[in-house]
Amino acid sequence: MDMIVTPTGKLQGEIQALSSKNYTTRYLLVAALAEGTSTILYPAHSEDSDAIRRCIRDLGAIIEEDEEKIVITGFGRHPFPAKQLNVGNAGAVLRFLMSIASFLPEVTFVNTYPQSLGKRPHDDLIAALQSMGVEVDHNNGRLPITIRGGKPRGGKIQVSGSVSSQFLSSLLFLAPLLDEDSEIEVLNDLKSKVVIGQTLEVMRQAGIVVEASDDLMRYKVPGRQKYLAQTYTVQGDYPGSAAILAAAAVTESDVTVHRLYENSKQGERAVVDVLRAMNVKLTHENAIVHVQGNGKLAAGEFDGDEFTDGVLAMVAAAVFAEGTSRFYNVENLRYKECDRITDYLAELRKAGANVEEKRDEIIVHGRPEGVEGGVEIDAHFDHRVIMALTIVGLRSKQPIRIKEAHHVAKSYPNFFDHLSSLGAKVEWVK
Ligand SMILES: O=C(O)C1=C[C@@H](OP(=O)(O)O)[C@@H](O)[C@H](O)C1
Ligand SMILES: C=C(OP(=O)(O)O)C(=O)O
Repeated sequence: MDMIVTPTGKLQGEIQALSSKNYTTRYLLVAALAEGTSTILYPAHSEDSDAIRRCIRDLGAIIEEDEEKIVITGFGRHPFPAKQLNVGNAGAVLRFLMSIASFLPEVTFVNTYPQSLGKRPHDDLIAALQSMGVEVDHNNGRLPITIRGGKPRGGKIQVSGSVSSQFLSSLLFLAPLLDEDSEIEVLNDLKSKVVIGQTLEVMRQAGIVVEASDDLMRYKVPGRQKYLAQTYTVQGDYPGSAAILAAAAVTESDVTVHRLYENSKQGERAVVDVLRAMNVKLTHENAIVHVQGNGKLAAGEFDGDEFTDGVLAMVAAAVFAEGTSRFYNVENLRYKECDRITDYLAELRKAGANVEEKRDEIIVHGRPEGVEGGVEIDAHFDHRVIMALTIVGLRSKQPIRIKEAHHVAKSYPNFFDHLSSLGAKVEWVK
């Protein structure tokens, strides 16, 4: 399905933020790793959250759900020996489950998105698992991946953090279930470091003891621990909401988004400060962000690694700012659903934006007068590209058509319904 985005001058109204993707993934995982019955309130509903539900069910978790909650009886450290797992296009789900799969004799993660997740590298996690005595067959570090495990060893574990924090998170979730105590050391840099805060928070909520150095590069995790069955409440999602807030920032608007907690550990909480730094009029109190946009934005310079999943939406806002903006420290955007630098900027240029790239930077020469539009956009299977180009389309001179925009459902199936309820002119076409 394609989406036609027609220029829209005004947005107005209130929405409830979607539920957090990253917390939903983590709570479902720790609930599956517990032996009792856990309840997760307000889980996200999206293709990625369906992917982890499907896989943990295949691994033996018993799941019941209604509108508001999921009740899960976990399998502890004894997953059912599934032969195949299909994680869809969900990178975090794949990486987290690769470690858990090391308890199984043989399981294959299949490649159902050869043009997206199928291109993403997992070498650093594969190397760490191999050092723990797990056999891994792979296609040059990519899917399909077969894990032959049984009894993964703890002890000293090293993992590179220069491509993705998900490799470290994955090993952290596994380590407490091992027979030995573990010491995990992160080699090279650690990108998306803030996300590790969410991993540690969730592990501790599940009763796990884990010691982390202040710089998050070294960990001590005692083995033979048990994840406790608990009740968890999923908070609102900043990365998805970032696109709504950016849409409000580039239009005349009066938009309120609820359920965005000020003290959240989501790095993308920083998008509120980014927009403020771009002179967008907004308030953030009592978990409510209220934007009163006038379409005027100022350029700025930002460390994008602090809000990795919010960068594309902030770049889209910067397309209409007065002056030149710079988003630096963003190289690992190249290893996401598409190359979120080269592929994304190609689509922005089609729409009329003036953008440049470096290996680890996005530079935007703002066009406050608006961009031309009137083009077809390739979504590159990337929900965040779809949301970002929608923001641009709202302020183009001519409508834009986003091909295969249904991939927005990876994280935010209601994105266009939410925008439409705020007055955006968006229409699905076959
Ligand atoms: O741990 C997680 O749940 C995630 C970590 C981040 O990935 P990287 O660590 O690869 O940047 C983020 O982009 C992704 O959407 C979710
Ligand atoms: C990169 C993302 O997800 P994942 O790595 O889980 O596929 C994302 O949600 O933007």
